[in-house]
Amino acid sequence: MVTDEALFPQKAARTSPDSQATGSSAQSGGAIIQVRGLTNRFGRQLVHDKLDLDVHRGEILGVIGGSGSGKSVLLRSIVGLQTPAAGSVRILGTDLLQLAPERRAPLEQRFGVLFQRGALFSSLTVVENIALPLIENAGLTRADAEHLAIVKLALAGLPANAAAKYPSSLSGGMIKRAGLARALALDPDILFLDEPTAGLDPIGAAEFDELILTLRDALGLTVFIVTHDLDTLYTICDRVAVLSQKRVLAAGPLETVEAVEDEWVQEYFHGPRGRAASHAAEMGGTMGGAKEIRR
Ligand SMILES: Nc1ncnc2c1ncn2[C@@H]1O[C@H](COP(=O)(O)OP(=O)(O)OP(=O)(O)O)[C@@H](O)[C@H]1O
Repeated sequence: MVTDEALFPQKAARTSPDSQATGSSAQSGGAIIQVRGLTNRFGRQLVHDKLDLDVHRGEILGVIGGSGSGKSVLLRSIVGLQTPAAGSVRILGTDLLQLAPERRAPLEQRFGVLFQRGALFSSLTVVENIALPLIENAGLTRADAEHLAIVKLALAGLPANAAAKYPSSLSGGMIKRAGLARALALDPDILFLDEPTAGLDPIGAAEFDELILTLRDALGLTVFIVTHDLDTLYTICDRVAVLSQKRVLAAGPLETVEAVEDEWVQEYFHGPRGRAASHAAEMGGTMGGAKEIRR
């Protein structure tokens, strides 16, 4: 029998969940990510101005906003790829940016990121891409890492014959799944997804959404999704955060956020595409589908 320990050696090795490195807020089941007073600028362009946001443990949070509102920069700030001009980001109770670079690795291994284009190494096969973090970060042998990579591949819904393929021979949907498998390689607590359904056809997008929901439930993940996809919001997100005017304009359940009196919010949710997604979700609910799967 394949045990949880065999599949997720790192998780098994964490004797006390959220011990010193993670602090009390994570332990209390409250905010697993706390962004406070975040300010980001590029030259004279102010992207975020004292932005605050909480991400709750176990939720799927959808982050939306107009093009250029700073969604990807927010994601990059949280995962430590963007150094803000001011403010703090506590993730699992620890301010990543306050840690010396050599002390960041254990915390960084507790979250996985799926970037827009998968960010796979083109010179490596799919299985080698997924095995790489297991070799480099978890110290597994190549053979063990590739065994575990096959499990992650299946978890992300890829057929076994995808393992030996190179990214260039994969479809867009398969690249997303391979990127997802790699993001899951180190058994993260938090999954960050940057526009995961962009470029997928509606069926592929719906399948990917359902996969994220299944993985969240099965693995107890917290999921932070930057998205433009209304169907994703209606079918899998527990809460939605709207970025506007350099801050989080509103954050809460979809029903609350879509009622916010703001021109962009109203057009987004109640324009033709918003109405269609809402209607589709309601139909899904009637038929035991989309709405049903939302918690
Ligand atoms: N490395 C960078 N250097 C300079 N400007 C940047 C950089 N990264 C982002 N920006 C600028 O910051 C702003 C926010 O970018 P970001 O990618 O976060 O927007 P977004 O909300 O994700 O947009 P979209 O929905 O179109 O992907 C944009 O005006 C962008 O041009």
